[in-house]
Formats: sequence, structure tokens, C-alpha cells
Amino acid sequence: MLEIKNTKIGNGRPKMCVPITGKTTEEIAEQANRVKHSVAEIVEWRADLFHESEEIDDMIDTLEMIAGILPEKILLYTFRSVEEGGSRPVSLKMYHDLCLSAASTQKVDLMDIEFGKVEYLGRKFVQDLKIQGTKIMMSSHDYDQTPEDATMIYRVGVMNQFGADIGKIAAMPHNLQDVLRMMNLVSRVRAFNELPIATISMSDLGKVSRITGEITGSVLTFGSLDEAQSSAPGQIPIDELQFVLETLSVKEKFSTSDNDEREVH
Ligand SMILES: O=C1C[C@@](O)(C(=O)O)C[C@@H](O)[C@@H]1O
Repeated sequence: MLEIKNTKIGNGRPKMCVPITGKTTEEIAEQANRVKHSVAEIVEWRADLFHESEEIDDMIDTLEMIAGILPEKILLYTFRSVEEGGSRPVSLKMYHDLCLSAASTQKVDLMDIEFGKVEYLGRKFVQDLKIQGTKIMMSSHDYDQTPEDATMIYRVGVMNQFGADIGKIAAMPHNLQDVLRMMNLVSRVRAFNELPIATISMSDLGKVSRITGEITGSVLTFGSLDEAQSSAPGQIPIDELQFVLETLSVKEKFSTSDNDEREVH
């Protein structure tokens, strides 16, 4: 379990994260002010969607502005690469420098680092980020398929070895089995390690995976500020998401299988 700003991630209902998707400083400030009054515990700044400037200094000013508006929320910084569904192409060097500059503000509570980048940038990169006080969410995204279970389990193992504090696996389903496999992934991974994990099956078909974290063990779920601001297919608006999570909340201990019992709350 991970505790940030008095929020326990990995305990009870999955924690809700709302992305800020604005292209300009003005749009970002407007969204941040709305997030302030939202039920989300975590706010994600999708820095790759900021198109006003490509200068690192301007990006850092924007990050600090968001942190200033939302001191109570857990701030997740994400620069999503084009290869994994993001909007702005960057070199590996630029990705490295952006992440380190963002971490050095010491305003970032959680940083999304793509598994595919860490394989190149190495363990030292992760350690340099963590020294600045940020926790690391290592992520992997497949926008055209859901990989084999063994591949996803392997990726979580590598994330764990690289020093992730949370792992996140998001993939596109082609059928019901893909959604069910994703929902069962945390239970399967538990045979190998205890890393807190968020699993997301994207699109309309996968929506159900975004509301079942309390029983599947997925620790975090993304909900949009409103339908127009969604950052990935299948996200549910945050107020509806909270309502459904509350409705599905399990108040008693339950078993994930015959020989395993999960503590709730
Ligand atoms: O990685 C994720 C998860 C996500 O892709 C989703 O499917 O909700 C949304 C992204 O903003 C975030 O960075």
C-alpha cells in the first residue's frame, strides 16, 4: 500500500484520478479550478496535451500553476509519448529531461513513467526521480490489442524490479475475454509480486474494468472531468464514477479464490 497526502492507495475502493487535458494555460487553469471541487483524490496533468509552448520552462511554470491551484490533491505528472497514445512526439533525451525537470520542482507526488522508456533510460533514471520525492507509476499502454497474460505479468515484474511504486497496464480489448483477462490480472500477478497495480481495459466494452477495482484489486481508476475532457476511450465522468464505485462497494471480507481472502477497508 502507498500513502500520499493522507490517501491510502491500495486500500478499499480504487482512488479516482481526473486528467487535465487543456491545450493552453487558460484551459488548464480553468480545468484545474473545476478539479478543485471534484471528488477525485488524484489529478493527472497530461503534459503532452499542452500545445502552447514546447519550452521546458513554460511547462514547469504550468505545472507549478496547477500545483498552486490544487495543493490538496495528489498531483500525477504524465508526458504520454505518441507510441503509447500521447499527442506530442519527443526524443528519449527530451522525455528524460522533462521528467527530471518536473520532479525537481518537488511538486509532483506521482510521476507516470512509461515502461518502454525505462527499459532504455535505466534504473538510475528512476532513482534520480525518486530522490526528488516523487513516487513512480510505471505504465504500459496497448491501443490496438490486449497482450497475452504472460506478457502483462512479465511487464509488471519488470516494473517492480525497476523500482515502481505502482504499476499500470492499459490495453484495448477486442472481445469480452480480453476485458475479463484484464480484470483478473491483479489476482494473477499476486503470485509473483505485491506491487499495487491499476488495470484498465479501454473503450466502451472495457468500461466495466474502470468500476470494479475494489473487487479485482485495481488500485486506481481514471474518470473524466466531463465527456468532452476525456483522455482515453471509455472514461466515465468523475461524478458518475464515484456514484458507481460507492454503489459497488463491498463492506465485508471476500475471497478472490478458495485459498485467498482479501481484506477490505
Ligand atoms: O494512462 C492513463 C490511463 C488512461 O489511458 C485511461 O485509459 O484512462 C488515461 C491517461 O490519461 C492516463 O495517463
